[in-house]
Amino acid sequence: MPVQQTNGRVILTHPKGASAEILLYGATVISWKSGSKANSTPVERLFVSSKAALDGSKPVRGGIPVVFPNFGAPTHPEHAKLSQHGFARSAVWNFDSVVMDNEAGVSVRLTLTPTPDIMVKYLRPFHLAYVVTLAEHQLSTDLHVKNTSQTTSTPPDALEFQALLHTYIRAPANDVLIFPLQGKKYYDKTEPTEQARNQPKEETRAGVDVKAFTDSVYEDVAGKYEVTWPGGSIEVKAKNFKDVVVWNPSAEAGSKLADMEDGGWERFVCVEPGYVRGFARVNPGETWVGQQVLTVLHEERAQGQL
Ligand SMILES: O=P(O)(O)OC[C@H]1O[C@H](O)[C@H](O)[C@@H](O)[C@@H]1O
Repeated sequence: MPVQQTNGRVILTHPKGASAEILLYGATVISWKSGSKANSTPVERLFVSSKAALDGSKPVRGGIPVVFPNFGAPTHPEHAKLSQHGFARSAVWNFDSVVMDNEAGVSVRLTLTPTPDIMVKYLRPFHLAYVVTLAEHQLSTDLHVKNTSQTTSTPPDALEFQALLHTYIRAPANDVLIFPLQGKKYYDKTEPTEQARNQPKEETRAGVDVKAFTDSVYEDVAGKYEVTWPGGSIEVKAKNFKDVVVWNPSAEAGSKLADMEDGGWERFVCVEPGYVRGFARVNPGETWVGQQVLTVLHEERAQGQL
């Protein structure tokens, strides 16, 4: 069975051996196993902390949490009652349909509309759809944000939001380099003061490493990144996600996260395509789509090395 639904999870299996697992809670992809061109044995490509809660009690520390409608602490008045990174990662989504089921890909669609819990904190009408597609060496995740407002006003009753896919790529953090961010403007969230955090910096490194505590928001970037380390490489392609966040808490911040396993920060880098500087706007009846495509590029580390 290429698509199975059990215990609040959806499991996708590709005929060539790849698989993916999605929690309905947060529509969080918690596993993506894929081989590479050189080695067909499926290997886990995402990091999930062994201390992560997978029971719906809190957002998952790992995988691909969906961030919507605010990134970080809310800054938009309509988001004022929401917590860090919004409600999409902690709401239970609906399994909508199997979109595709063939050699090219196995694909499912999950949806989220306002629930009573969400409506206590957020009054905007919306319809989210999340399409997860598994191909032989690739995982695509598309977030569709529809403004379902019926209001016909001038100016239009636009839905303003931020969205981001918080992808935890399993990789040896001390050896990782991310390209091509050189020359790009970024905001450094590790700076101690608000003023310094809002002061743009320019990336000078040809390949960005995460050896030290890193929390950088790159603005208006290329949309195609390569995360490489000796023996492995994953391409992250993004559409309509104009920004990208690179995050690794290192021991400095990682040891303070209750759901982070010991030394977990050495086993991943978060490369997070998003629309997080300013707000995306979508008019009533219209839909905005943000897409991430992860592709295994090169032969991987030996299994069990991480
Ligand atoms: O702990 P969480 O709410 O999951 O957030 C984890 C991290 O997400 C993003 O990468 C932010 O840029 C970080 O500032 C934040 O620490």
